Amino acid sequence: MNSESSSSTQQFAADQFEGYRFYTETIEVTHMSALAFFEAGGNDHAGKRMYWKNREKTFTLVGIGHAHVLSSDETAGRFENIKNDWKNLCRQIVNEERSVHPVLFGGFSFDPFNTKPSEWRRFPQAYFVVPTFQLILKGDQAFVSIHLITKKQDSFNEFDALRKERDKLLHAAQVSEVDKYDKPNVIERTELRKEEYLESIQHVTDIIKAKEVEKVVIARTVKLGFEKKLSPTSALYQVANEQPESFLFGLEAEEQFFFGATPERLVKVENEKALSTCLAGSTPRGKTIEKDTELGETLLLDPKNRAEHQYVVSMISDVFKATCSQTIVPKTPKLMKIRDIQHLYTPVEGLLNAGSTLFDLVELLHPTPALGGEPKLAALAMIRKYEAMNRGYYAAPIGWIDTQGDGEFAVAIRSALLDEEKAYLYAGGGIVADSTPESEYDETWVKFRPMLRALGGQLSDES
Ligand SMILES: C=C(O[C@H]1C=CC=C(C(=O)O)[C@@H]1O)C(=O)O
Ligand SMILES: [Mg+2]
Repeated sequence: MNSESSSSTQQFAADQFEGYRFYTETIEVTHMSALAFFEAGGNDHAGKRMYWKNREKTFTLVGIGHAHVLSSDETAGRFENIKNDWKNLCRQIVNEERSVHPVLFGGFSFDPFNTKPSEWRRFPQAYFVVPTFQLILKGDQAFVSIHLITKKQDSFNEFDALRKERDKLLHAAQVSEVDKYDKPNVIERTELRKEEYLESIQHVTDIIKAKEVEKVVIARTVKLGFEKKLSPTSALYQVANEQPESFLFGLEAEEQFFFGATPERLVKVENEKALSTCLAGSTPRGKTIEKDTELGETLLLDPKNRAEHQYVVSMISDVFKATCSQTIVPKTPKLMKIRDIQHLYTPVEGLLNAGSTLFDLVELLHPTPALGGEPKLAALAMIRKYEAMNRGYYAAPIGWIDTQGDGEFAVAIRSALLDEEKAYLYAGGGIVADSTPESEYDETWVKFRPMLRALGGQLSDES
């Protein structure tokens, strides 16, 4: 019913949207469960849904259906492609609303130059969607928008059909209780390529000691198998319950669903103000307050973790100095304590220079040394060579931008790819000169814990 149009950015010239019209209509509705709206969208739009909740829980976005897809399988140039396509598409808006603005939601792969085979069969190198139906919860207000992007001259009937569908969706979301989903039954838990992971850390540490690079982040995969297919709504439900203090995100690409609960903001832009987060350096939570405080204090003073963290602060500060004025970077990190883990944390802020955009910052920042390394290109080459996996969208930017250029991207860690009755969980850590394979391996278990707990894959002796 909704007109889906899709553009591979390689095939079109800059004026590819000439002749298109981008219609929007927004209504304010009674507050509802975002998850119930997401679930209701599964009846007719399974495989075409998205979900986002910010860390502060002040902004929730649910997208249902594809009014338009911007995707790119290019290697270099994918950021620029999506940025330009969005700018051009925004020019076709017929009637901008004042209450909320249309949103483009999606993400990029971690490294398009990584050619290892992977489980990410449905995800192109960049995948962004303008949803047909957009729910935004802001404070105690709820707005539902319809988006129609079409070349047809007469789209009155089509738009009217979308209004009927919106009302059906709203009704379904408002009257249905969100099921209290049970934890799935895990029948398999496998650490994929564990030996190769441990060897890669040894290798990379040796290379760092030889001063060829300074820091490289190395990750690994744990695979879960479920008794039966797990629905994206139930996966989001579990993770939302387990990780209240993180960004929540979910992106469907046909039968695959990438989701997670990440504490790490890549960058947010609101009215020209840019914010980023340096997050690197980790230790577990303590069972008692005393132990927890002791672990936190030790982390704050630990040279290995402070080194991991400082690379991130330097890199993000440099990007902000190049793109912003009035940059503020605190001199020393604080602790970010979340349910399973404590991190070193430094917020960075600035005022965007004229001519710099959110997409520019995403491109310049990705990957920060919290997920790539230092120097950036040499670290990426090491990851390609030594890491025994293809990250897909793990550790990459995921988020949204609106027609005004405001938006927010998180770093997609503490995440998993749900693939029907299987899930692939990802976690890594920053390798510096004094890293050891054993301690990095242990650190990944702490980082896997939220997703393992959410999906029911933890062993009985784990909390
Ligand atoms: C690579 C991950 O975490 C990064 C973010 C925070 C702390 C990190 C660390 O201490 O190693 C990592 O750089 C992950 O969660 O998979
Ligand atoms: Mg670490």
